[in-house]
Amino acid sequence: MTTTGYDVLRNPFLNKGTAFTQEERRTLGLIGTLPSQVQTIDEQAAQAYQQFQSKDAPLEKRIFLMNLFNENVTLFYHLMDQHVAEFMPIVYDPVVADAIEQYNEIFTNPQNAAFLSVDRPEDIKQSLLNAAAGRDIKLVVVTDAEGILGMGDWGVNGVDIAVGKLMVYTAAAGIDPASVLAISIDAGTNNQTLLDNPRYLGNRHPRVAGEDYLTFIDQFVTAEQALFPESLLHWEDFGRGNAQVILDKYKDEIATFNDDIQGTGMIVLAGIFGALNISKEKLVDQTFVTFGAGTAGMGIVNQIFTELQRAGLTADEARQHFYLVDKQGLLFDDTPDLTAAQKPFTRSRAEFVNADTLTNLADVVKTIHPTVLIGTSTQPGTFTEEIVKEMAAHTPRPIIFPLSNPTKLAEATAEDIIQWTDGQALIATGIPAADVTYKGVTYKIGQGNNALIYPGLGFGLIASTAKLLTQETISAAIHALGGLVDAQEAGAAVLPPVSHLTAFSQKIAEVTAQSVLDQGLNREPIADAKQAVKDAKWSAEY
Ligand SMILES: NC(=O)c1ccc[n+]([C@@H]2O[C@H](COP(=O)([O-])OP(=O)(O)OC[C@H]3O[C@@H](n4cnc5c(N)ncnc54)[C@H](O)[C@@H]3O)[C@@H](O)[C@H]2O)c1
Ligand SMILES: O=C(O)C[C@H](O)C(=O)O
Ligand SMILES: [Mn+2]
Repeated sequence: MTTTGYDVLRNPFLNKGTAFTQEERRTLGLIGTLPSQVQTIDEQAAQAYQQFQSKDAPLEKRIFLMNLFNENVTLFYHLMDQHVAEFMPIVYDPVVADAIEQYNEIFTNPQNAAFLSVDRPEDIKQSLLNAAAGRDIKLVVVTDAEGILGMGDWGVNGVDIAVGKLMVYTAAAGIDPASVLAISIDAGTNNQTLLDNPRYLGNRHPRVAGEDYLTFIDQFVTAEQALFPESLLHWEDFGRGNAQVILDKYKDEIATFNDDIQGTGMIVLAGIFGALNISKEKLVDQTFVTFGAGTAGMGIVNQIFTELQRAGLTADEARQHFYLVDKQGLLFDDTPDLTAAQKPFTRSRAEFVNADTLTNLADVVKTIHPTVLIGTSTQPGTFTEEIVKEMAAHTPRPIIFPLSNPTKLAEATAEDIIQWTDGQALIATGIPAADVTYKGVTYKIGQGNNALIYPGLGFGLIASTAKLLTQETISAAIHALGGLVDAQEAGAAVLPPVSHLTAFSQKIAEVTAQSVLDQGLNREPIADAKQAVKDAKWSAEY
């Protein structure tokens, strides 16, 4: 049955607003429901952009864009396509963090997400069906919001990160927005501020954990795969104790990936390749200190570890390149409370005369002399002038990536690092950073955010109907991105700019799809990877 009348105008996937032609208005029962003028999508976009620009506060800008998205998906993406670098920080990190913190106060619309309550496993299937509302779902982003960016537990509020990640998928790679579904798993929250907030919209009880939690996750995966058998399942911002466990359980069974572990590992390795292109050094000659050895930190370590072995090192040789620092200081084999992911990369106290003093980053940097320093610690300002200068004193082109998000949690700013290292550091930051002009050179700062790689990867997997995501495909996608920087230019960035996001996402998608075909992991017969990506691409036109 064709949708007609106000049901068309109220359906954001169908609505064209004033762009409905007279002919369409007649057939869809819209005569008399709209002003007479028929506008083009570009006229609508120009008007919307003018309104967007009239807002000052970033959160106001976001609310405006989300309202547009809720009314007319095609117009929203048409406009975003014209202003991708400007809109990314508004619909995604860092402003998404403000929206999450204020979710209950500014809530107006559930944004087509599915809300699954740990208290009602019997409703999982119906909830997914209702939220999908007959749409053919090819991509799911799910969060339980235990580790939202570096801000910790945000309960049901965290659904906005799933919505934001999906917006980036479409804006970057061209995934049909009608084929995606954001999911909140509301397992409760341990955030006392939320539990005490009378406006809190999620379950008002502590997080369900352990077996009960994993049983619910399993029920969810089973239902999701039964209803949407061709979908890619993307996990976002789960807690440190669950993220890897869940990934390990499903990664060899279904098309799935964890963005914080794998997406982050991929973008950081691509950024390191970009940096090494500029410094003309080799990966096997680097010494890595990772500050914050959690979900993202260990995803990064494991990705570099794999690449070092691809470059010819044995596993034991490769492990020698890493020094992990977490709350306890440098992680030794006898450090208490090690995670399963950390254990293989710990050091022995016997290696150091001063082992017992290696309890803070400054002393570790002084002792190890790393060439690469990566921050995924959630601890702002911890890459101090002293630490950065000490590092730069022992390596000509220090690679320094303060990656903690959002802005208020970054380990350092790009501007400070450029000054402290006299322009020698090769930097990537988690959130967008403005160019830094120092001693007459303009330094461009790469955004070391998984958003630069997961859309192309995910789209390539979907377009090629991939059954699984393998390490081989991950490596292929990393190399596709790492090869795109122009190392000649003075002040060049280690990663390509967000303004080129759609172009390089396309390239990553093609390489990903080709890798899937090469391994015979496609569900459907596909003759040509590039063509498959082209055919699957949605564009924001009526
Ligand atoms: N730029 C990106 O693409 C990207 C991707 C993923 C995560 N991140 C950021 O990385 C940060 C960590 O995310 P995560 O998912 O790994 O969280 P996580 O909780 O799994 O890991 C954080 C780790 O930091 C450690 N830590 C806390 N305080 C510390 C201290 N004082 N000193 C040293 N270590 C300390 C924790 O013990 C934990 O192991 C967040 O801010 C997140 O936004 C960035
Ligand atoms: O969401 C982001 O900006 C990147 C990353 O997934 C994170 O958790 O910080
Ligand atoms: Mn994340």
